[in-house]
Parts: sequence; C-alpha cells; structure tokens
Amino acid sequence: MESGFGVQRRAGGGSPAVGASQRRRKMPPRAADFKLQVIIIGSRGVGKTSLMERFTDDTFCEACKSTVGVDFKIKTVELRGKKIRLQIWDTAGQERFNSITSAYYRGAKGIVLVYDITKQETFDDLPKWMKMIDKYASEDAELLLVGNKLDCESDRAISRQQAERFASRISGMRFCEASAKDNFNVDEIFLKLVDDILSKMPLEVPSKELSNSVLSLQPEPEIPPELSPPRMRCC
Ligand SMILES: Nc1nc2c(ncn2[C@@H]2O[C@H](COP(=O)(O)OP(=O)(O)OP(=O)(O)O)[C@@H](O)[C@H]2O)c(=O)[nH]1
Repeated sequence: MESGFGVQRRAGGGSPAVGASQRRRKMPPRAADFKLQVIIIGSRGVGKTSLMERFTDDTFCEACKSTVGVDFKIKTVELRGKKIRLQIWDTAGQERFNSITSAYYRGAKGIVLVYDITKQETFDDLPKWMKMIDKYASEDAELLLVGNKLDCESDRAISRQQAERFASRISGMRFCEASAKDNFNVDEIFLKLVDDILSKMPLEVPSKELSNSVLSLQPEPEIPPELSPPRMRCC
C-alpha cells in the first residue's frame, strides 16, 4: 500500500493532499532574502522582553526575570515579497549594563525604545536613551517609541499626547502604544519597523547581488564574542 502511494505520487495521481505533502518534503525551505537586526531598549521593567517574546513565541510571562546584558530571538517574516530573518536583541534596562548593550546598537537597522505608560520615571528616562542612540546607533536606523502596558489604562501616568509630542521632536521617530500582556499592537510594532527599514532599501536587486546584500546587512559575527553565552537572565 505504501509503495502504491509512491507510484501514484510519481504519476501525478492520487489525493492532492498526499501530493502536496510530498512536494513539501522535497522542497528545501526558501532561504531568507535579507537579515535584519532590531534592538529593544528602555528602562528596567518596561516590558522589553515581554514584547519580544510575545512577538516571537506568542507567550507572556507575568513574573519575568530581569535581563542581564542582552538576549536575542529570531523570527522570520515575509514582507514586500521578501523573506526577512529578523534578529531581535533584547537589552537590559539597568544602567550598569550599558557598556555591554551599547555594543549592539551599531548593527541595528531598527530601534524600539520602550517606556511604561504607568511609570513616569520610565518616560523621564527617554532623553537618556536618546543620548545612547545618538552615541552608538547608526544614523539611518529606524526609530519607534512604544508606550507599553496599555492594558493598565487606569494607572496611566503618561498621556498619549505627551508621548506623541516627544516623538515628534525627533526626526523620523514613530510612536505607538501597545500591550505585551493583551497582545495589542505587538506584531504591528515589529512589522511596521521592518517595513520602514525595507522601504529605504533597494529590494529589486539582481539575484546575483542579493546574496551580497544579505552579507552586507548582517556583519559577522552575529553575536559579539565578548558576550558569550548570549542568554543571561537573573532575578
Ligand atoms: N500589565 C502588563 N504587564 C507587563 C506588560 N509587559 C510586561 N509586563 C510585566 O512587566 C514586568 C517586566 O517585564 P519585562 O518584559 O521583564 O521588562 P524588561 O523591560 O525586559 O525588564 P528588564 O529586563 O529589567 O530591563 C513583568 O512582570 C511583566 O509581566 C504589559 O503589557 N502589561
């Protein structure tokens, strides 16, 4: 019976479902057209890890451990007809790790700057994070300001207008509010950022040159050697 299926498949007959699964097995996954790095920064406890994990794994942790140094996750997305391998760097919000995290700004094509809409001090810290961006990030990196914990509307300390005003003073900075807990606007954050990055890139390059552009977008090593192992969490 098994070999019968095989004959049917080779002859192009049999059930379409079997044929499709056979085709799936034979076809190697299409390689990514581009690799992009995005970095998430912001003060301690604003929800950087939670936003990343909601986007990459669709999970939410009520009692997360604070990030030490940096962590990262990878997710492949398809936009504008291109397959993008997105590497998301989640940085520690604690100032004592700035010397480590600053090493990751340079390679980022997009920066997500997060504050907590219920915590005034995390909004007051934004100029400090902008200084880090000015000092360490590439000038053409896309910037997105995110007010997280929108599910805590009753505890809101920062109005939407305040944050919009802040973002409008910074050239090219977008702004949105989100909730990692309620999974509100999370996909939108990352997909919009990638779309903005792609909109500035020459996507229609001849296929021979495409592999070169992949390399030029993704300097090696992907993980700075001084940060091995990359996953470090503490409480
Ligand atoms: N209510 C609510 N809580 C959230 C949300 N996002 C994160 N949290 C909680 O906020 C706390 C801190 O979240 P993290 O994701 O660890 O914050 P972080 O910015 O990565 O923190 P550091 O690693 O210390 O810089 C955790 O208890 C989360 O469960 C959200 O959208 N809504």
